[in-house]
Amino acid sequence: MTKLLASVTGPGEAEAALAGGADIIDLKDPAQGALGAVAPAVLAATIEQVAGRRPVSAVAGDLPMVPDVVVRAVRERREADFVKIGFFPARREERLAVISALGEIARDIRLVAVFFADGDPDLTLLPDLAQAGFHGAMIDTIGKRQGAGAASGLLSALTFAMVARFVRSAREHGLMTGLAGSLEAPDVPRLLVLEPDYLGFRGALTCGARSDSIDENKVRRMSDLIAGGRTVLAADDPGASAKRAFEPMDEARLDRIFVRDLVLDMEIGAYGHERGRRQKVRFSVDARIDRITAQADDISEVYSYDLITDAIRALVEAGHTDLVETLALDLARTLLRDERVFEVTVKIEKLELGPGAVGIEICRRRGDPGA
Ligand SMILES: O=C[C@H](O)COP(=O)(O)O
Repeated sequence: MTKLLASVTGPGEAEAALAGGADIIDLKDPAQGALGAVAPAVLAATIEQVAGRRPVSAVAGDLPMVPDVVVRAVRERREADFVKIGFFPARREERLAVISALGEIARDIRLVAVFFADGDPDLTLLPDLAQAGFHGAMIDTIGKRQGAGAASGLLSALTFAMVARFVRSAREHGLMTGLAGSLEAPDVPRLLVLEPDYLGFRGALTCGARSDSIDENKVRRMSDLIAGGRTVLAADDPGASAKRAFEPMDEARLDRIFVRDLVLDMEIGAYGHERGRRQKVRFSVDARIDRITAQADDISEVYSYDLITDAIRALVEAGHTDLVETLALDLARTLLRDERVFEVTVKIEKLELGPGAVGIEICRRRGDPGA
């Protein structure tokens, strides 16, 4: 169950975040940067205000990767349930020195490493974090969205496949996983597919700029969106594909959402000459989904084509595939894991093997054997 982390500036905003349904109260001063810290006194007052109703986390600050400086800042915030430490751009050895210095206190203080999508996120450090006793790892962004029209945020700075790799790898190392970075409502269903432990927000919870106050209603809407968006059928549930099985009579209440002619470079093919190089492959997907009603302005109710392109990109970046057939089946299965999808048609064409395209088209319905 993915939780909502709300970054607040102190006791007043913490109360608004709690009233709106936030699961984790995170202390941060947005005026001081991406991981600007609040003073220890503000942390203490907020812990008192929250009074155990929810866990409280605190950021250590926008600090240089200097072990003594980071350790001191973390110790000063030891009363928090979690302390978040930013791994800002630095040489690998400098980051490793910070991890190693924090290992001493990781037994007493639950530490969360924060990587930055736009700040050289070195995911090869995840095993070192786990080894040192860190509790969790998350990805955020240093740059924040500057108003309407500016494309930014986690999924602009990193591909969906890289974010997926981060979540998978952090989880494999036993770390709690979090995602943040100017997240907006449409990002939520896309990221929930990855089942992170929490999604973190600040900007989207205010009525305007990131420096404005947290708005209880905005928190509630985001909390509802996260709660309502848990529609992924468990991969390890043997009955999952049979759930809400497709009935012919359902036709009338289905709509079609599609991605057409998405061309990507990928490693594919069983021949030797197809290995170790990328070739152009065209993807077209039609998905039959729950009928969209006139009232459906709630993002959690609507299946987005972003979910299809994310799934395609994640498979493409997962590495070499021998057969287009396997790729098509994997994609169909992934898409049918969402309970709003009843049927998918997947067409995959290799574009560089001859004068024309060669490939496969498959159609699978929920409940089909092997789907
Ligand atoms: O830890 C989460 C961050 O405070 C997210 O802030 P943001 O949504 O403004 O990027």
